[in-house]
Amino acid sequence: MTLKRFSLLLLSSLLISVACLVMAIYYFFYLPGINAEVVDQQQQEYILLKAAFSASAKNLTTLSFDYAVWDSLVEFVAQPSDEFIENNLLPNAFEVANVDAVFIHKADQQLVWQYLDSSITESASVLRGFVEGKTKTNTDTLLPSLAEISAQIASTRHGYYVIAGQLFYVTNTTILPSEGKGEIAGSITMARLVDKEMIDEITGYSMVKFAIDNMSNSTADPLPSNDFFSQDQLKVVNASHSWLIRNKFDDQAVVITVHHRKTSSPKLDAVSVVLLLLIITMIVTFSMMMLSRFLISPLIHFNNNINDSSNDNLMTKVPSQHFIDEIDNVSNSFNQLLIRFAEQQNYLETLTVQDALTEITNRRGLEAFADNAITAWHQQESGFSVMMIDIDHFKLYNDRHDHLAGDKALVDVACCLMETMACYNALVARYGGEEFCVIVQDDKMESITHVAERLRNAVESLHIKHDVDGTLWLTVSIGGVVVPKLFEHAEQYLFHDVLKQADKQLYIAKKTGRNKVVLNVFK
Ligand SMILES: Nc1nc2c(ncn2[C@@H]2O[C@H](COP(=O)(O)OP(=O)(O)OP(=O)(O)O)[C@@H](O)[C@H]2O)c(=O)[nH]1
Repeated sequence: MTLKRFSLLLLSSLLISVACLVMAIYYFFYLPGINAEVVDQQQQEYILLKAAFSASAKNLTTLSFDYAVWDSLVEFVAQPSDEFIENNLLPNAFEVANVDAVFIHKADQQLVWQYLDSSITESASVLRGFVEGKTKTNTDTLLPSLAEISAQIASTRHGYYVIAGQLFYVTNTTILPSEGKGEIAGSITMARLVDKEMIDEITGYSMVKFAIDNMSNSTADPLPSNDFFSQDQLKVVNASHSWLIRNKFDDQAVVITVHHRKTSSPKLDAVSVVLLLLIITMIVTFSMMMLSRFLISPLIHFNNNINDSSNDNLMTKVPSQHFIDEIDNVSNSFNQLLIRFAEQQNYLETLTVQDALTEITNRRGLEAFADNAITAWHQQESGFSVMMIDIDHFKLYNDRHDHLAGDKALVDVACCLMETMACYNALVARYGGEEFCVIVQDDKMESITHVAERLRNAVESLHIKHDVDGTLWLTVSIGGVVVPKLFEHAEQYLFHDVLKQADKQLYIAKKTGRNKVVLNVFK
């Protein structure tokens, strides 16, 4: 797999992983937390509403109790008088206290006095019948029973009732002297219609939006009971929560519905999802750019470099300054390796053009040098000279001494030739066996003759003992040609032709006595 493909794969897997991670965090951590918060807030609203209902009811209960323990009322129940009614049971006072109906009964459940607000005149008789237990549904009574009265059990009872299709909060308290000394005189019942005014009052207390729906006439399937006043725990988030309140005869009466402020847990919509994915993509792309810039690019660079060098033998160093230390180290190691590789390559190249025994240029190196000389000659830039140098009677030398001594003599002669030619623009090469070749960038017969004589002399002066043909020392014969710069149809001739003529001169030198120089002009 290529690095580019790998980085693409990495990018896509990163994108998918981060997206999955974000979704997992959203669904498993964020959403449940928010959900719990919303449930909690809805629970608060429910508790506030319940408290507001109680607070509103408490006013009526307290008022009813205040009247019930008022000694003057005890006397009034025993002996009703218009004067007491005119002075104390004022409709305005009940109106201000938001009381819609008041019934004062004697201990034997005889009605003594009643007050009915104009708003409930239609349901007034039903309400009274309900209180006294005379309605169709109400066989029981809200008044204290005769048994309770005779047992002198003081009581208060209150609750919500649907009466004539309207919801009332009704409270009943036994009337008895304030000191508690004396018999129960009767009971006072106060009723308040749960109307818009009261709903506004409860809403004002609780700041919670709610509705009360009358269910007494509903023909719909009965709803499961869930008591608004005693239930305490909300479990799930809903736009609204409803409670069915049944009356004391277990008929469904009203439904109280709280309309919650926060209606649902936040959900990811399409725009948010796109935005989220965009942000994730940007983050991941930025990370990938960093990764690519600081990690993948250097690796691609290395790879290209290695590919280039293997294609065309060109070795280039890679930049050694990187953001990541490890990449820096790899670069430095790579560059070091490159240097060692180049050194090795040079060494190997040298070996291919170097004679193993004498360590001077071999025939291959000679040919490369000769190519340059020939090219320059073909282009009439310069002439040159070639000398073939052959050790005299070397077979005999080997035979007299041994092969190793022959090797040493060869090395000494090579060194001597190199030293002698050191100050010339020339190449000394071992041509093969005991034969050497010298190419000099000079085409003047006089100077070449001088150079050749110097070479011959230098070898003889080595004084390598070799007593043959009347000489005491090892000698060389030199045959050579001078190739002038300007030569007609030079381009038709190759180095091989020059070499052949030099060889011919060497042959002459050998034949005519050895230890001598024979030169000629190339023709
Ligand atoms: N020791 C040694 N001898 C070599 C090497 N290369 C060639 N020779 C010997 O050089 C000798 C050359 O002998 P010939 O070609 O007969 O010529 P020569 O004896 O020098 O006689 P002339 O050239 O006519 O003077 C042979 O005996 C080769 O074995 C080498 O690398 N080391």
